[in-house]
Amino acid sequence: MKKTIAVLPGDGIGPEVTDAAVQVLQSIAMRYGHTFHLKHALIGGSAVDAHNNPLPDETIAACEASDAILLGAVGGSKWDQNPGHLRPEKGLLNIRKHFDLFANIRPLKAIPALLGSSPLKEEVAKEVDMVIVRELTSGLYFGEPKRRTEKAGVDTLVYTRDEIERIVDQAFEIARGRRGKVTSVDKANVLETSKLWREVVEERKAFYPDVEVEHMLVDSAAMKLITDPRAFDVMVTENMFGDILSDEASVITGSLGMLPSASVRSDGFGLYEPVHGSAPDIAGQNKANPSAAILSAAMMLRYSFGMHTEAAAIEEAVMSVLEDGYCTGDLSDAGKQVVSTERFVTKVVEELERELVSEHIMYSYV
Ligand SMILES: NC(=O)C1=CN([C@@H]2O[C@H](COP(=O)(O)OP(=O)(O)OC[C@H]3O[C@@H](n4cnc5c(N)ncnc54)[C@H](O)[C@@H]3O)[C@@H](O)[C@H]2O)C=CC1
Ligand SMILES: CC(C)CC(=O)C(=O)O
Ligand SMILES: [Mg+2]
Repeated sequence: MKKTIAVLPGDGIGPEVTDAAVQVLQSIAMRYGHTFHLKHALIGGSAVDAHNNPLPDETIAACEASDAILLGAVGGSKWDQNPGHLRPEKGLLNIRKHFDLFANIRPLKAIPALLGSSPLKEEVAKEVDMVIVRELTSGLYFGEPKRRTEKAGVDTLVYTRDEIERIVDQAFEIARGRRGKVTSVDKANVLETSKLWREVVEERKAFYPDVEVEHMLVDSAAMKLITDPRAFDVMVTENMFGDILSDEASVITGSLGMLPSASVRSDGFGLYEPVHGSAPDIAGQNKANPSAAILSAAMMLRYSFGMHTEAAAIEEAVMSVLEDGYCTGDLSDAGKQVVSTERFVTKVVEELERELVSEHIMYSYV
């Protein structure tokens, strides 16, 4: 297959982890006879520096001419004092909106080699297998008015019925292919948007009689995530709640550096990005965990290109390297050998080149 991929490294550790994912994609291309044409473009702070725009037209054009987008992360203190429209994060919000990538899918599955790094008891951590489905193009991050005076800051939370319906339907569809349970997370005891959200979930569940539905308030969902996340199969929630809960959930797998994500729209076009940010505290030090970015590339192969075997090969390779006792510094308490980002990705590529793909897929997301 021939595919064009827009690669947007961004800021901080973004370029390091994106480069790792690209190395893995190149190895997959060689091994399976694919051609991946990579178009690198700027986003975030690096784009502000070069073009005074966190999402330049050239970047949009490169993405529009591609079959999928692979993104690192944006942001850093260098741009913290910039006005809103020149903040790196604005580039990320704008690209999600521009391409109508309303569904952010964040799978979370126990990683056998990292059970010791989870804050949960091993017998709980080992059974975790859930997907967070986060609405991505509306809610508090986009609502207008949004403004700041010296004495006040204003953000606006708006959700329309249509916006809720399409993300809830996406969650129901995903649940159908899994254990058939949707937990809808809201704050319906306080927020009007959440009351509407809950109403829409109740309406849509009639179309999915095979799926069990429960409602949970976001504060107790946050508690449940770290006491017994085995209770969740598919969690669907609005933009900000999903943002916060998925970072919290990531530590169950051992580290924020392990969690991949897909930001997709209905026709399969998607942007694939690690859940973590630009990690300025470790940027440029060859310390970042590239797993989330590599596993995001695997999600891209599976969801946007239908390359299931190739995606599973990547996931297996990452798991094997961890099983062999190698990890990056964020996982050092697992009693493993801490290696650099570059060394870790070299190990993953070696694994891909060494192993024949097992017919029996031992580890696979969703
Ligand atoms: N998708 C994106 O581009 C996102 C961007 N951000 C931006 O990133 C910047 C930093 O934000 P933070 O709140 O510090 O969140 P962060 O996710 O960048 O980092 C939080 C902590 O996790 C660690 N960490 C994150 N990813 C890691 C990895 N792959 N390997 C090892 N350790 C990792 C960091 O070193 C840090 O201690 C801010 O400008 C923020 O706006 C934050 C979240 C998402
Ligand atoms: C710009 C932020 C909304 C990015 C973020 O934290 C995320 O998408 O997880
Ligand atoms: Mg986040």
